[in-house]
Amino acid sequence: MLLTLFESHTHFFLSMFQKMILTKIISNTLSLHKKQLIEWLPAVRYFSSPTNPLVNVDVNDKSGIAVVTMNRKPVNGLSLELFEAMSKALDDLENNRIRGAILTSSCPTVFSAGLDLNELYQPDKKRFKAFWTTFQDVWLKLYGSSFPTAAAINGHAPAGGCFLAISCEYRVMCPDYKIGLNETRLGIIAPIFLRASMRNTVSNREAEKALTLGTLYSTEDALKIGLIDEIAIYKVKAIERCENFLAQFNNVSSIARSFTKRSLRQKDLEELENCREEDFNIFWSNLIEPSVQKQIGDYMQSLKKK
Ligand SMILES: CCCC/C=C/CC(=O)SCCNC(=O)CCNC(=O)[C@H](O)C(C)(C)COP(=O)(O)OP(=O)(O)OC[C@H]1O[C@@H](n2cnc3c(N)ncnc32)[C@H](O)[C@@H]1OP(=O)(O)O
Repeated sequence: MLLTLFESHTHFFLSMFQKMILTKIISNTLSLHKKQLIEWLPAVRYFSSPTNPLVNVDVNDKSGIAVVTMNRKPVNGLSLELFEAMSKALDDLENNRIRGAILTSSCPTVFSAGLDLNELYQPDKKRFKAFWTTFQDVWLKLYGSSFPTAAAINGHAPAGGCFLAISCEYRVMCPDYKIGLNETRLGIIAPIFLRASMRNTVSNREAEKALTLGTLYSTEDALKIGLIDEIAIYKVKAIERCENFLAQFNNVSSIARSFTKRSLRQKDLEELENCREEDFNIFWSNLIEPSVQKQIGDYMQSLKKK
């Protein structure tokens, strides 16, 4: 009866906390070892995501791994709408107990060009608040996901693009592209959640240098400092390498893995949770400085003139 209950209410049993309590109750009732109980849990429920033109989610029924593809041409500029689509996709993945997710891009030479500069230039406060809040949501969901994550970086990944990649647990990048956090070059101060992701990826020393200088690294240099984990010759191979990374978790208890990840990232997540409004206010007041607006405007012009 308990098993029937589990199977018919898979969705309900998703939250780790609920699962922990149930594990305890059922293992006590049936005198089962925790490992046996995990094997009793229902098969992963895979789903086809409702179509959103901005984010495509493709779950492999066999491996249970989702490939999440950003699809906002020409450069996956991170707009409010793209963040909303990502936020929804991350909720769907979390609710469907996938085995892992790989973030990638449909643009042939760009993973993501970072925040859409149109959101930053001469911003409307109401829209920008929604934009920033959704951005925070995406980070909290991606960085704190219960499933393992990897990024197949199939093109340039400056600023917000790099940031999405370092919020995942593993990165495979194709050669001859640039990646890094060039915010200071635009006069933008790195928000706390960006600093947390960076410090979680490279050494404190490298994080400080990279963030203050706003360096964009070649694929090869990114590998040297540990900003990425592997180089793969093209996108299909990068996805394959990410799948290999995620497949390693098949032999690890998903509960033990996700709790361990959560406990390692908890401090960073709480840091933002506790100051979301303040984080917005700091970013907003820096953004609307006339000198910063001028720098962003000039930068947009320079990109158009290319
Ligand atoms: C908490 C974390 C983050 C906090 C703050 C983050 C700040 C940011 O993310 S600000 C954005 C910073 N991004 C960049 O500095 C990258 C700018 N773009 C590029 O360097 C290049 O576009 C590229 C290397 C990504 C790609 O080069 P490629 O030659 O293939 O394409 P382009 O001809 O340069 O661009 C095509 C088209 O797209 C427009 N565009 C490029 N980047 C952006 C962007 N970030 N936002 C909006 N639009 C962008 C570019 O102007 C071109 O437009 P046109 O076709 O109209 O000329």
